[in-house]
Amino acid sequence: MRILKFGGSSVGTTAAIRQVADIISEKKKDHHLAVVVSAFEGVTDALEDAVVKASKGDEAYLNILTDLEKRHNNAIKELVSIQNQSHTLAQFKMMFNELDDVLHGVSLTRELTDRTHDFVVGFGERFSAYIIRQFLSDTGISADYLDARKVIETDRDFGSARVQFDKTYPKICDYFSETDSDSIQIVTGFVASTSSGESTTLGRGGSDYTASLISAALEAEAIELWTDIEGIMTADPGKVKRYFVIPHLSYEEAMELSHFGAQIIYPPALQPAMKENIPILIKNTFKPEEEGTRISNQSIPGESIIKGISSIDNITLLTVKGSGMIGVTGISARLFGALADAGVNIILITQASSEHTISLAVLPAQTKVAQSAIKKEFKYELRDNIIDEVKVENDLSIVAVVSDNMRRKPGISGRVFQALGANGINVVAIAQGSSERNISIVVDRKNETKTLNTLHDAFFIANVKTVNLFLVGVGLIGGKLLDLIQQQAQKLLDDYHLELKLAGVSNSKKFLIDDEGISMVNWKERMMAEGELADINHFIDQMSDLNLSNSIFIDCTASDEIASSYSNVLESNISIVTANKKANSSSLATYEKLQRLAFKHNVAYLYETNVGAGLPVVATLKEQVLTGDDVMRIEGVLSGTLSYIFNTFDGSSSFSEVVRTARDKGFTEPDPREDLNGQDVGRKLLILTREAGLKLEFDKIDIQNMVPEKARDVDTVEEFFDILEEHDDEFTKLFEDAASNNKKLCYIARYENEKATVQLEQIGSEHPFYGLDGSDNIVAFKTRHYQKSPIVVKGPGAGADVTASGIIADILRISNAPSFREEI
Ligand SMILES: NC(=O)C1=CN([C@@H]2O[C@H](COP(=O)(O)OP(=O)(O)OC[C@H]3O[C@@H](n4cnc5c(N)ncnc54)[C@H](OP(=O)(O)O)[C@@H]3O)[C@@H](O)[C@H]2O)C=CC1
Ligand SMILES: N[C@@H](CC=O)C(=O)O
Repeated sequence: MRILKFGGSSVGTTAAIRQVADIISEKKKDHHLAVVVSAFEGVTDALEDAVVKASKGDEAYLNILTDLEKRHNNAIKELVSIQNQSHTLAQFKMMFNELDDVLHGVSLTRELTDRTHDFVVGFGERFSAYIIRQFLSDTGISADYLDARKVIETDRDFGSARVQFDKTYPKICDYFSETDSDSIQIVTGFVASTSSGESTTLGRGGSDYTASLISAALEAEAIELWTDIEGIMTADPGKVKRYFVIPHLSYEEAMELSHFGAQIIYPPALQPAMKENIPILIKNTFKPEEEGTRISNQSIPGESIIKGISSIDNITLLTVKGSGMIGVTGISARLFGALADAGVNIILITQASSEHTISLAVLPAQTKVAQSAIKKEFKYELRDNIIDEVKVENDLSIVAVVSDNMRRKPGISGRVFQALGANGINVVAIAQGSSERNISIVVDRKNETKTLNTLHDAFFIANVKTVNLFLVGVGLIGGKLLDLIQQQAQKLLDDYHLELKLAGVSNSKKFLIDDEGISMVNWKERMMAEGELADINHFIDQMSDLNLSNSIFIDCTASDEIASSYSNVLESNISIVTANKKANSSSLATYEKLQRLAFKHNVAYLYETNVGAGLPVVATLKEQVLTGDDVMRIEGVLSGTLSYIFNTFDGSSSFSEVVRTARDKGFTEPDPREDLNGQDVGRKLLILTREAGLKLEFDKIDIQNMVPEKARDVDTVEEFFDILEEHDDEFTKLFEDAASNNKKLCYIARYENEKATVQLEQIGSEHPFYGLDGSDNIVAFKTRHYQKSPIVVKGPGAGADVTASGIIADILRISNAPSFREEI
């Protein structure tokens, strides 16, 4: 025997009921069946509304009745054949009149007892089971109507009646043994009765409970709960986009998940089935071919470490603390006793082993009751100041990570908290039962969705981790970055399960933010059409309001304004990747503040491309310093532009032409004067000294400016080039002087003995920088560990391709891509 239960959404329309009939007809080929049905979708709520209105003398209850009658009559007319219609309508009318009479009585007496309430709200199941039975019979499926009040007996505690198992099970067995086993019993869910025949209801999950009781009594092979979703999901689909159906759960896991918000099943209602180890299947009426979720006590090899992540959206945390709690026995008993007496439902408890504090989570509606119960219980301790006033923290959520497979498995909580920390999510409280089946974390309510997504990404690695990119500056470097990301997208997805999503984009005119993602191909058209006027503060506000997990702010501008907004980004717990050198080369105080903020908010602040474009210059230096080494000298060619110019300029073309070519090749700053005046190189040297732990300010660097005086203050780059042309001869002479000495020109940055210089030099063939080619950068770090032979990093140090790939490398570092593949 298999017990099928169809919930309200599965019988919400006549089309759905036809689908139910198809499922029953298919199932009955292989199994004996009993079918439990809920009321048509929305009917129980309507009945509740009607009876409450009637009890207040509000005549609107009559309209509700009219609608209900019409809806059921229409269903009969649509489902039942013409020859059986009038009989069915008449029978239904008799049932409906009973409801009408009761509500009339309630409206006259203006009195609503729990008993009457139970009687009224149970009509929905009686109507639906009756109509569905008539329909099935009509379609040739032999079916009987079973009013569960005949077989399920409860006590007289109307409103929250308890099942009398010793009476119920024999009644169910007797009934079924006397019925024709070829005929399917269509059973009213939710309703029961007392020993004297008064109607009661089975409370939340009532129809599940009906199915569970019948299955336990008849020792059924399985229960199938048919609903409108595909099964129990790894997380709430409304909050986590990458959810998927969990194929199998143990009873305990199902209980944990549904306690923390997954509302597919109501486990207490399923206790009878669980006790008998009867497997429960959750299936979708509208996609019957889908596997669904199976709940059983079977252990399935190869299951994922975490089964599901669930949450309770809005809770209040009450904290009782004080010296009077330490080592005093009975405090917890008094606390929880007082709360139980006041009818407070406690969702989560946590106590530090110091015994100094107990925190407990309750629903906001119970906060006041809980507070006054605690105050009353501990009034003397409060008076004597050995217990503090109860601390109340509102607007919190609980997120629970659930699985049997976490038991005795090290590293799970580490992974949970590492993921939360990396996304700047503050943990307010934690609880883990000794069953190790559930880690519950209390977070700010505004972080609930972010927490769910972060943990989902961290654990369900079969799925994809999405990194949300917010890009400011889409010129040469930003544009190339988008191209490269698109080129690499498939590989990142295949090899690392990583999706880089553009969630925000801005240039100097407009910006657009969209958490659904912005196409990297037509971002510009969309941004110009739908975007807002560029405003970095609005951009950051909207980005942080979205509060997406794995967010990275990328700066591909050369703007001081954007650089000065980094502290706001880091304070919003969002990581930064920047190609822009302005922040790190501003005041030392700013540089240090940004490092501190990144540390404090546990986010990354990466800027490898600030020096040497895609070359690992910053990382090499950082690592050296981290190992305890001291930097004694930094020497290098740090400008791709100047390297290219002096490697190429040989008098055959004019100097200004070579500078133009460097610009066209994408080596220069947006304004090439920043290269020629040595400022760009000065910034890079400054950044390196700071990375080396030296406390230098920009104005302490001696920089040789090669921009002709007249060209320094002109407004446009073209005007600059015009003036530069006038000075071509001076540069030719510099070249010829060097050549006559068998030397070449080289613009070198140097830090040694607290002296920083950036200047044009003549170098001979014996110099290690002599052989540089194209836009090559070279940097040599002489350190305490590397004195004789300094550490050297060399390679192309400018250009869109190398810079964009350096930025991607930083993004991947933050996304933790390689380790993301590792299973615990
Ligand atoms: N070229 C190279 O080899 C390397 C460059 N870099 C750095 O990369 C950065 C970008 O250089 P590059 O791509 O050549 O510069 P571009 O001039 O080509 O692009 C700059 C982008 O920034 C935008 N922008 C400027 N100001 C703002 C603002 N206030 N708000 C929003 N957007 C703004 C511009 O908008 P709009 O399009 O509207 O003008 C443009 O999209 C620079 O900091 C540079 O130093 C670092 C390493 C190597
Ligand atoms: N303009 C810069 C670009 C990289 O920072 C250079 O030429 O090196």
